[in-house]
Amino acid sequence: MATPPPSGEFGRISRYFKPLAAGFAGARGLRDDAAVFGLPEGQELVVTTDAMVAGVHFFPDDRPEDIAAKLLRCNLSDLAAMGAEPLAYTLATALPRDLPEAWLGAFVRGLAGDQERFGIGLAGGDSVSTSGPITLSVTAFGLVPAGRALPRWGGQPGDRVFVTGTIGDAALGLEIAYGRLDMPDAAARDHLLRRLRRPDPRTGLGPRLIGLATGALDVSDGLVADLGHLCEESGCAALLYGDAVPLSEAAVGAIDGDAARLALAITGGDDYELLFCAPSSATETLASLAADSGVSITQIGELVPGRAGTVTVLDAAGAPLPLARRGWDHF
Ligand SMILES: Nc1ncnc2c1ncn2[C@@H]1O[C@H](COP(=O)(O)OP(=O)(O)O)[C@@H](O)[C@H]1O
Ligand SMILES: Cc1ncc(C[n+]2csc(CCOP(=O)(O)OP(=O)(O)O)c2C)c(N)n1
Ligand SMILES: [Mg+2]
Ligand SMILES: [Mg+2]
Ligand SMILES: [Mg+2]
Repeated sequence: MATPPPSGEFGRISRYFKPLAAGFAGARGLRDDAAVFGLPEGQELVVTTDAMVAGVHFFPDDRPEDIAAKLLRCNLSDLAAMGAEPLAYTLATALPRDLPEAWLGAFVRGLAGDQERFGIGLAGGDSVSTSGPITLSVTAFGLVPAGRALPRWGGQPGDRVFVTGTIGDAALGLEIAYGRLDMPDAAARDHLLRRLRRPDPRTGLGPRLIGLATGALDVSDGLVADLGHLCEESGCAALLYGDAVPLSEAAVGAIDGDAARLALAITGGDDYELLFCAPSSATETLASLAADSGVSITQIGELVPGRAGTVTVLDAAGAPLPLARRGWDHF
């Protein structure tokens, strides 16, 4: 019997998506109506969804490989924020009919690279056409020891506030992409743009925060806004030391002492770093965890009693720093 050449919706699924699902048995080869998989004893399933829309989360002419990486990594960052190990993901694509086939090939290559890198497999998905912009959604599944998922609401006054990696690179990268920030230093410019397009989800660190962090989330909307979310759920307030926020060398160069750019760095979002609180007794263990993992962990503030969700940003002199906004809000 002759095999028909791959074309149309099902040809695309066979050609592009089946290879991505080959390593995950629960995907049933993308031949069934749904995926089926069991969980190891003593583990719970962590489920998160994040969607991305051209023009909102990325530029329509960004490289499809980068769009794929960002899509997966945003979701992996949420798994890390829960303390979960990546397991599998589903993918929904809404693509314009006239999108070149090569776009899909490159997008799938981006997914394949990150599947390998982060140890995650495709479990299934859906393919539809749209008359609007490219719209993509991933649901990621992760595993966490039963009852140990990191909540946003465990913080208490007296806890210290920590963040991984560096903050503000992506927001400054977005300024460059929009042509609002000129960076003559090519290496610094590339670093900021890379952090915007291919964030570094802290999948190695997240699970190791179980037993240390009392509350955790990842920074997507902006450091100040997301600290506000942590505080809201924990029923307390926070002080954020502006001059303690870890900045990359490239970000320091881009900010160049400008208060508005520093404000952008701590409110611009797209960081995909972990923000968490822990009692002071955890400080030494966190330092060795950082040394071990090669990802920095910096104390940037503390939780204090006060109206739930209030974040006061202090400058180097300890004076409150006024901010026009705390972070990204879709509406
Ligand atoms: N359309 C929706 N339907 C159901 N739950 C949603 C929806 N949008 C957001 N949520 C839930 O609201 C919470 C906050 O969402 P969000 O700010 O997007 O979290 P994150 O920044 O970690 O992705 C999450 O628990 C998320 O699952
Ligand atoms: C073209 C473009 N414009 C603006 C942004 C900035 N931006 C868009 S959405 C967003 C917040 C994070 O996205 P969201 O959908 O809120 O993710 P979640 O908080 O659910 O993880 C940011 C900072 C961008 N990344 N690309
Ligand atoms: Mg979300
Ligand atoms: Mg999150
Ligand atoms: Mg958001």
